[in-house]
Amino acid sequence: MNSGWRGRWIGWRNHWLSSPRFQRFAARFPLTRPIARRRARTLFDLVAGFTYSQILAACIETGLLEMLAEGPQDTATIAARIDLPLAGAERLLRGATALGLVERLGDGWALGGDGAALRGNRGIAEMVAHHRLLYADLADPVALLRRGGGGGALSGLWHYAEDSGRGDAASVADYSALMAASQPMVAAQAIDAYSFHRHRRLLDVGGGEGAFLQAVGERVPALALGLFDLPAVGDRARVRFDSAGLSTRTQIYGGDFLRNPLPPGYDIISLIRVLHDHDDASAMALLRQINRALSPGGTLFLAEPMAETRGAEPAGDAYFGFYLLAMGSGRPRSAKEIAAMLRAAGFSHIRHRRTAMPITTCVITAKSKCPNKLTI
Ligand SMILES: C[S@@+](CC[C@H](N)C(=O)[O-])C[C@H]1O[C@@H](n2cnc3c(N)ncnc32)[C@H](O)[C@@H]1O
Repeated sequence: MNSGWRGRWIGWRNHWLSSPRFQRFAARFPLTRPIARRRARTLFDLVAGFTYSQILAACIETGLLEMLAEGPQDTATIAARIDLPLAGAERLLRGATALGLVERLGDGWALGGDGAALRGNRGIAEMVAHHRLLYADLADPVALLRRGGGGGALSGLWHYAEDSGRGDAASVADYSALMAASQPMVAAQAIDAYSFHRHRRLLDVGGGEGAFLQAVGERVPALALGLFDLPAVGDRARVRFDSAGLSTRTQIYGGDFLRNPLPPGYDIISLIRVLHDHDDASAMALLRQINRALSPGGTLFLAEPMAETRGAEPAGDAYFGFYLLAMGSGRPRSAKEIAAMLRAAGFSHIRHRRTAMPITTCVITAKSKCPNKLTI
């Protein structure tokens, strides 16, 4: 491969960065020492990341963060309340303090800044709790890559969507509940990125338990709402809409979006964290379905974490890259790739819209193409 000047620069830089002599020099020389320490810390975080994640998992499983949210407490009280021996509690508290989840306060312990931020977002705690399945699958990442994904613990959660029976109430429950718990942080970002007020009828495809629709419906009271998902998931959404007092403005459609047509008559269709779950052929089929179902000039609103998003690469490319591999279908796509798929499916006016937290979600909107160029 002809690597050009950039390739030569990378080779020269890497030669020095991997040299123990240069590393010793950089750590001692006052001008390079801060850079050397920063790089060492980054490398250490990469090496130790799994341990950090497991300390976090222990904090959540024991209810430590919830308990400290009540107020500072001493080690003996904490140990008794989280049911750990004193030495175990002390070790967990020290580890959690090093990670910013807990903070020392005199002789006791208080909730740390990151612990407080995490508590404010129930979805993260749910994600952390179910990571037990992901970590089991990632115990041998090379084997996972070799077999092309799936076949492990995490794919069992999602299997209902791949099976021909498409899931009964019991098989859809865990994954649907997890999605609903993590939806508020996505909805907050997505809804702020676009004004739904200009629309009359919104259909959320793969809408899960309806958490996204409920959030948009509360923001835009005049919007009629529709949800399309597998029948057993739609039943769960019905319960949510009933208790939120939204059932009169909501229509639920149970079906398989790869086999059944989507209902017509909606001027906006949303696709939230759905496209990346599917391999390319299914994803294209879904986009074509949506284009057919939308009113002429109607809008597709697509939100999910995307690959190659500047500043959010660890989420789009590393985390979701391997998460979806373990799930056994789909892949994170860049905004450019999604735009190309949308064009191929017949969409136009494709716009990438800014969100405040691209690490949580990115948003793309597009218009269904229509011969008379009518836009809504
Ligand atoms: C990752 S979840 C996202 C749920 C929701 N949009 C959210 O962000 O919380 C994907 C959703 O697509 C639904 N789904 C997957 N395959 C489907 C299919 N073939 N037909 C209908 N719905 C499907 C799943 O049941 C699930 O609710």
